[in-house]
Amino acid sequence: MSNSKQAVPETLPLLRDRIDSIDSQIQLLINERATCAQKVAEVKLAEQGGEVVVFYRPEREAQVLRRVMERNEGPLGNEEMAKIFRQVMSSCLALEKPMRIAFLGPEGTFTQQAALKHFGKSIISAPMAAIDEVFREVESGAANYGVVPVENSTEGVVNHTLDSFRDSRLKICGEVEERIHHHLLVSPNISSEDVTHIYSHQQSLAQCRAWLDRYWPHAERVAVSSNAEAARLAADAGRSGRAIAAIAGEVACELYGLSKVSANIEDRPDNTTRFLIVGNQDVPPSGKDKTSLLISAKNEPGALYRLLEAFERHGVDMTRLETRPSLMSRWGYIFYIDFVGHHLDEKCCAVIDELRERASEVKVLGSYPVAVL
Ligand SMILES: O=C(O)C(=O)C[C@]1(C(=O)O)C=C[C@@H](O)C=C1
Repeated sequence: MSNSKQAVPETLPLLRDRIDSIDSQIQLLINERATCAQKVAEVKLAEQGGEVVVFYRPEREAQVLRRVMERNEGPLGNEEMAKIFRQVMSSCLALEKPMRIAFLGPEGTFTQQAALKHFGKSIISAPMAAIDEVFREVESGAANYGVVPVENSTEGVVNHTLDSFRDSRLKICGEVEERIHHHLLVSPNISSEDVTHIYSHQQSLAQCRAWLDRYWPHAERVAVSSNAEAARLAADAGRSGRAIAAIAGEVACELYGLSKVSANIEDRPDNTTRFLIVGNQDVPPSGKDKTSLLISAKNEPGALYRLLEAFERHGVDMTRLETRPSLMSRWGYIFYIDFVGHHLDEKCCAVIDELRERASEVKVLGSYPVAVL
């Protein structure tokens, strides 16, 4: 019996031919998209009307990425697919205008990792030595945006970042969350069995304490200024044949050409840091936003209660409340409040108006899209 319609066997050469053909179509489409982005830049320039042209649009990027995830049917996962589009948009934005991004350095820190996650890889990196330098770099216009850590799920709030908002006119334009994974790294020419010293930032050594006690009880732990510095020292040591390991993240591993001895060695696998993107623009609503406020409260009984009551009455969901000394008066306080919604949303507007009547100062630090990736 003859079969009139024979299935074409899925051989390796045939499958690769099909991949080649799909790749050339994807490439054409990506360039078509890039040409569109170039035209968008021309329109933005033509419409500037004497204002500084804003090429980076966080609300639009969040909408694009959310849509990618919503329509994704697999087999690639939603996050994986969004990461690909994240990079495509990063390349398109760089074509419109290369973005210089200041972040808490040195090269290879988790803050740099967060910057790359948020903006993609097509950025000009500007590592800064301290959080206030990141703010200054953006305020002076030397960098377009800045990235700073604001809170960690195990270590709590980053006071330096909150305090920097007191005297800054910068706005929060975005947030990014990063699961902090630590790896044990050595230079590729070093055998892990020879390791005698393990370098890292004090906090990272603490976050991996139980793992180190269990697997490396005899190695000496050495605290250095940052994880990235630990990775640099391990790479340096490797060149002269000394067996020093570092605990650091993925970016530092790649940057210093180290090999992973063990991955994800943190004691708490949910260890997460939240970072903020600071810039000079007010971000329009994206449909799923958060707002951060700085409030100086009058020093009188029930002051905090009256502030919080407004959120409850208008049904606005507060997600964070931090208190810092105001420095203006002894025992005066500044409250940092995050809530769900955009400051232009009706009920958020109503809350902010009431807060203004009840507090001595209310500063909207920014409304920005809820982190997508
Ligand atoms: O829509 C825009 O305003 C664009 O510039 C295009 C685009 C994109 O590639 O999709 C690029 C950069 C912006 O940050 C947002 C989106």
